[in-house]
Amino acid sequence: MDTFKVQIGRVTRDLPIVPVSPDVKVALFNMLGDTDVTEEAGRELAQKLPADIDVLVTPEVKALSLAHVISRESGKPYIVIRKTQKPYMVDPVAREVVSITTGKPQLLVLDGFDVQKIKGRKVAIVDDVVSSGGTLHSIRQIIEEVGGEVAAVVAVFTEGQERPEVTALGHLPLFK
Ligand SMILES: O=P(O)(O)OC[C@H]1O[C@H](OP(=O)(O)OP(=O)(O)O)[C@H](O)[C@@H]1O
Repeated sequence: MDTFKVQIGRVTRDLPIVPVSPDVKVALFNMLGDTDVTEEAGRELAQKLPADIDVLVTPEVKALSLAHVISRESGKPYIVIRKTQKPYMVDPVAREVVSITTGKPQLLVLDGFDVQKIKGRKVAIVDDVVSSGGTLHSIRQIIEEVGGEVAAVVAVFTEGQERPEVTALGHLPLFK
């Protein structure tokens, strides 16, 4: 299998190049279960976080452990946007999204319990990869709908097009 080498802090990984649609392949970055990459990326991104951020917001699931490390390193709390609506949620705020790696609609859901932690606050969105930007766009809409201000976006990698609004540790090309 073809691979693409990346460096994250002091560690390197050979990412497998896999198809996500008939025309597009990606260098698959999945940090779930990779403690060293998660720790390195989390520490580096925490250092790049603007000081005036109040709260981190991250979508489940692949960026969840990253948000935990950034939270621990920065002292900022984090909120998880879920991908299914749960019966215990109160007045959830939801958007549909199609990400490059999933390729079919997914739900992004903010539990109403978390609205007050975002309203009037400066928010940093945390994700592992920003590719098509669909996930980022929908999370931004949810945050703004509940009165938060997106003051930063941090990700381990941008992918495909350049995204100056995203603070990232590296960039991944798309493959044919
Ligand atoms: O910029 P986009 O094209 O929206 O793609 C980026 C998003 O896609 C991936 O999540 P994925 O859909 O694979 O979900 P998962 O983390 O729950 O596996 C990734 O973790 C980002 O959240």
